[in-house]
Amino acid sequence: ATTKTHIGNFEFENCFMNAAGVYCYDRNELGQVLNSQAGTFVTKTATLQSRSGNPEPRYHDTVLGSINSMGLPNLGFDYYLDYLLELQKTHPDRTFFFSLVGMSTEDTHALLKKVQESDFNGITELNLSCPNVPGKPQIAYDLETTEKLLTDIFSYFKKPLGVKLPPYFDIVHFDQAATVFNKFPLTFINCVNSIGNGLVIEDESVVIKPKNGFGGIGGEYIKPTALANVHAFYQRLNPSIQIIGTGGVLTGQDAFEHILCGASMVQIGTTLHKEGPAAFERITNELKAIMDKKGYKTIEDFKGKVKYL
Ligand SMILES: C=Cc1c(C(=O)O)[nH]c(=O)[nH]c1=O
Repeated sequence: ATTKTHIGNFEFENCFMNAAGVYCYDRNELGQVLNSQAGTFVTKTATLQSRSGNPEPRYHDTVLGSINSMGLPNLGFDYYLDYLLELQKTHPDRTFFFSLVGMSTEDTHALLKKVQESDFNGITELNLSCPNVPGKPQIAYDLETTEKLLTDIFSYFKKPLGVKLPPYFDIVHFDQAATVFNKFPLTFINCVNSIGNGLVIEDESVVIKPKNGFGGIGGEYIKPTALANVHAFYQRLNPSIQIIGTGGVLTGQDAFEHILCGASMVQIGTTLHKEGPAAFERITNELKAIMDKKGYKTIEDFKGKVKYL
């Protein structure tokens, strides 16, 4: 079996990559994913200026997953663009993802105009779902603002673009959100970002410092929500808009389920943070073993084919 995939017009040798925020802060971390079994990588979400982020401790692993309120720490747009342009010369046969978002609508347009005018020839992931910047709501929970933003963006942005979405929890919201996304030539949507503003307590205390301990939840806790979002949008979106599945992937079986729900690429966050880039080889081998046992040669053989009762 092969776990290769495509997103838009780009081919990837493997359908696994990191989730933005994990193993992607600098050249060292990105280089480790580049040289792993992952098919590609996405950068830490970049803002116009570098950011130190929220006070520490701001990330905490638990038995079933993780909680984080990083606060968008990153080295700034130019750092990641320089690295991506360098890789276009040293690895011309590979395609990478550039995650970004502005701290304001104006900044978002400034960032995307810089991408449009640059030599970057990969895929841009616009983060519409950061839950951890105090005072900033998750953009994609405001569908009117999201539609206006995407309308303005597509008036000038002509390179491949996808959006990173928060989880939705209401069927009517799946309907409303899909109606908005179907209006635009999106290359993909990525479901899901962490489940915003959970709270983890150990003994008598919260476990992270920012926001009185409130933070985005990842890991085993969120797989049912992630699978539901992947499949809900798979059922509703124009087939030209592909889906990246993120959330709760610990094993090949978890990845198999994301693809059954309609994912064309699978991102790994909490598991990658806990296990390191070796997780890509383990999970890829586990998925291949499942496919071999079931007689599936490529992921297209079972993508979106989850059975109903
Ligand atoms: C980019 C900010 C995000 C962050 C963060 O930097 O706090 N954490 C997440 O779980 N998801 C995000 O989208």
